[in-house]
Amino acid sequence: MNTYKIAVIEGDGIGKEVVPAAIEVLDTVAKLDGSFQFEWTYFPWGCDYYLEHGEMMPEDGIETLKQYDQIFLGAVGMPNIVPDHISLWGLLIKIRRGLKQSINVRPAKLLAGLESPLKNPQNFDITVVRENSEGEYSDSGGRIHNGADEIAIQNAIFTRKGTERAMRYAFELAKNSNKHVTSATKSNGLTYSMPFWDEVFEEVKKDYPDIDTAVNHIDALAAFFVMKPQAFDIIVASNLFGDILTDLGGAIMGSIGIAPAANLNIEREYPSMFEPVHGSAPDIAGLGIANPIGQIWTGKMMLDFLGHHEAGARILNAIEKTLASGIKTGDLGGTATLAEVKNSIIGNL
Ligand SMILES: NC(=O)C1=CN([C@@H]2O[C@H](COP(=O)(O)OP(=O)(O)OC[C@H]3O[C@@H](n4cnc5c(N)ncnc54)[C@H](O)[C@@H]3O)[C@@H](O)[C@H]2O)C=CC1
Ligand SMILES: CC(=O)C(=O)O
Ligand SMILES: [K+]
Ligand SMILES: [Mn+2]
Repeated sequence: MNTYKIAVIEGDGIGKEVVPAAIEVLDTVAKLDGSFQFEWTYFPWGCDYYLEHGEMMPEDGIETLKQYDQIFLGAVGMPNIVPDHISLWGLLIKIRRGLKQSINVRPAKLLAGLESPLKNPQNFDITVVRENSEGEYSDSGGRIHNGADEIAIQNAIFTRKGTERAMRYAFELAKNSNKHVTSATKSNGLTYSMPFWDEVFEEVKKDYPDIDTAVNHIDALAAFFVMKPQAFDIIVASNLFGDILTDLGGAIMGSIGIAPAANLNIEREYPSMFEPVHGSAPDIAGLGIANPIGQIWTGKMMLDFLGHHEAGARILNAIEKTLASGIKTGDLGGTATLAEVKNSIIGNL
C-alpha cells in the first residue's frame, strides 16, 4: 500500500470549504482503489495566520513543506484585511518559487452535463501551460516620489531557461497526445520580452518538426477562446497571460469554480502543489454554496501526477455524472449546496 504524505493548506475564504470536500472525495477514491492512501497534514497558513503572526507562513515553511510528497491548497487572499500582493507573495507565490514549481498546467474542456455560456461550444479540450516562475509576476521594480511626481516601475523577467522550459513542456505534452501547440504572444506591444519569447518558440519548435504550431497575440487569443475554443489543443503562455486566459477557460466551461490547476515541479525534486484556478471568493465565503468541483478536479490532477490515472478518471466521471443529473451550485445556475454536490460525487464514485 502506497501512503502519500500530503501537506494541506486550506488558506482563506472558500478554500476552507472546498478543500475538506475534495479530501473526502480523494479518501473515498483511495478506499475504492485499495492500492494507496493519503496521510493529510494541515497547516493553518493564510490571512488569519498573518493577523496573528505578522507573516503568511513561518520562516521555515518552505523547508517544512519539502518533507511532504505533494501539497494540496485551496486559495489565498482576504483583500479587506490583508493587501493581496502581501498575502499572495507571502504564501502562494512564495511556495511556487521556493519549491521550483515552474509549470502551471490548467485544462479547460467541455464537461458532460454542463452548459457552456457560449452559444455554440464545440467539443473544446484545451490545456494551458503557464510559465509559473517568472515573467510579469515579479517583485523587481519600485515606487518613488509622491503625488503628481509618483512613479511605479514593475519589471517583467524572462529568462531563456524559464521560457524554454515552459515551451518544451508544452511540446512534450503535445507529442504524447498528438496535438498542436499555440504560443501566446504580444510582440506587437511589448518590445523586448515578447519578441524574445517568439524567438525562443521558433528555436524550440525546430526540435519538434512533426508538431503543428501557431502563434497568436494574447488579445486575439482571448477572443478566439470565445469564438472558436475548439481550435486549440496546447497553449503555452507567460505567467500573466496564462493567468488571465485560464479564468476565461473556466468561464467558457461554465464557471471558474470548476477549473483545476497543478503547479508542477517537473523535476520532481520538491513537492508539487495542486490548487484550483479560482481564488478565495470572499463574496460567497462561509455560506456553504461554493462550487467544490474545481478543487475536486484538482485532486484528480494530483492523482494523475502520482500515477493513479484510473482513480483520477473515476473522479472526473463522477463529477460529470453529478452535473448531468442537474446537481449544480449557484455559479452554474443551480441551487445545490457545496455539501450536496460533494455528496453526489461521492455517491457516484
Ligand atoms: N490561487 C489563488 O489562491 C488565488 C487567489 N486569489 C485571491 O482571491 C481573492 C478574491 O479574488 P477574486 O479576484 O475575487 O477571484 P475569485 O476567483 O476568488 O472570485 C471571482 C468570482 O468567482 C466566484 N467564484 C470563484 N470560485 C468559485 C467557486 N468555487 N464557486 C463559486 N463561485 C466561485 C467568486 O464568488 C467571485 O464572484 C483575492 O484576495 C485574490 O488575490 C485570486 C485568484 C487566485
Ligand atoms: C494569483 C492568481 O490569480 C493565479 O496565480 O492564478
Ligand atoms: K487557488
Ligand atoms: Mn488567477
